[in-house]
Amino acid sequence: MSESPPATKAPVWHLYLLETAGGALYTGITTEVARRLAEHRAGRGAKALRGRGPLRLLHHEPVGSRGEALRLEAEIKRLSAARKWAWLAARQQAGADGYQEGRQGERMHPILDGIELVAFDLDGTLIDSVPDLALAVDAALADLDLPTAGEAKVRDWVGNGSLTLMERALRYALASSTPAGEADPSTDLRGGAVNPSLGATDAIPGIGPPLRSVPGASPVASPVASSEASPDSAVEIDSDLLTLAHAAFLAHYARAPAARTRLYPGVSEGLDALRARGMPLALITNKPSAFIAPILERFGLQGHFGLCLGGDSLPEKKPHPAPLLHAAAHFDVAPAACLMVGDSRHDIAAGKMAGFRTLAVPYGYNHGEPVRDSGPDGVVESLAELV
Ligand SMILES: O=C(O)COP(=O)(O)O
Ligand SMILES: [Mg+2]
Repeated sequence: MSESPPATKAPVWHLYLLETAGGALYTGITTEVARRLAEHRAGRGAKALRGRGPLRLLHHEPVGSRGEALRLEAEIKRLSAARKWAWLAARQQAGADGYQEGRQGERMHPILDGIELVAFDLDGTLIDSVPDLALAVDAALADLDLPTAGEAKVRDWVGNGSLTLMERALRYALASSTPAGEADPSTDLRGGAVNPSLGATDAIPGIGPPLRSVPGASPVASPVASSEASPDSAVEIDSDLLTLAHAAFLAHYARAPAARTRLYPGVSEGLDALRARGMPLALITNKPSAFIAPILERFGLQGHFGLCLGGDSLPEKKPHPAPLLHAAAHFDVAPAACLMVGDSRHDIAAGKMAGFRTLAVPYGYNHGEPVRDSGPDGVVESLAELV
C-alpha cells in the first residue's frame, strides 16, 4: 500500500459508446469514463450531445495509449449505425474484455460480475480516520471541561455521522464525570469552558467556528431525541450542549482531518485497478461533506470518484437508501447493477434497501460487532482482492 499519491504513469484511454434519448449512438474516448459521462450529461461535453439526453452508457472498455484509442474510435465512427450496433453486440457477447476484464484478460472479483457502478463508504473502509476523529472528539470534550474518551471508544461510535458521534461522546463523558441526574445545574458553559483559541477554521469551507455561547446550555437538561444505539442511553443530553460540542468537534477536526489518518492496505491498488478498467466510482459517507475533498486530496484519490456524497448532502443519510439511489440515478445505472462497499451495518442495510449488491470489509468500524452479521453478499479482507 502506498499513502502518497500514485507516481505519474501514462493514462489508460478508454473507448465508450453512448446512446442519446433519440436512439443515436455516440462514440468517444477518454481517460476517465465516469468524469466524461458526467460532463456530457451536464452539457459540458461534446456539443453534439447537448440537449440530447438522457444519455445511456452502453459500453466502455480500456484500450491503451491515446493513439490506439483514437484509431479504434475512428474505425467505429466510420461504421453505419446498424454496423455499430452489431459491433457492440458482438463485443459484448464475446466478453469483449470491457471493464469486466483487465487488458491482460484477468478476471475481476466475481462480486463485480454485471456491476456498472461501485459505491464506497469512506471511514473504516478506505481510511482509518479514528486517530484524527478521536483527537477532535477529545479536544471538544476538553473544551467543555469533560473527561476525554480516547481512540478505542471513539472507534465504536463512528458510523452515523458527526452529530451522533458527539452525542455518544457526551453521553459517555457525562456518565463518567457525573452520576446521571446529579450534575450541578448551575454549571455555565457560557464561561471559559470553550477553548478561546478556537475560531480559525477557514481551512475547510462550510465549517464555521464553534459556538462560544449557547443560552441555557447545561450538561444535563431536557432530553434530545435520539433513537440510535448509545453507550449509555440513561444519560440525556441537552440539545444546546450537543450543538456546542458538535461545533467544537467540527472546528477541531477541520484543522487536521487527515494528519494521522491512514489508507487501509489494498485501497490504492483496488481503486486504481477499478478506475483503469473504466468502472464508475462513487463515494458515499456519513461524514460531513466539507471534509471529503481535503481527505481525498491528502491521499491523491480526488480524481477517482465521479460523485461524492456526505452525511449532509441529502436530507437522509445511510442507513437510509436515499444517497445510494441518488448515486445510481446520477450515473444512470439500475440499482441491481450497483455495488455498495462498506465496513458497517449501515452500509449493508442501505445497500440492501436500495437494491444494490453489498460487499463488506471486516477491518473497519461497526460498533464492535462483526459486519458479517449484517448478511452482506460478499466479504473481502482487502480491496486489492477486487481485482
Ligand atoms: O462520520 C461517520 O460516521 C463515518 O462515516 P462513514 O463510515 O459513512 O464514512
Ligand atoms: Mg464506514
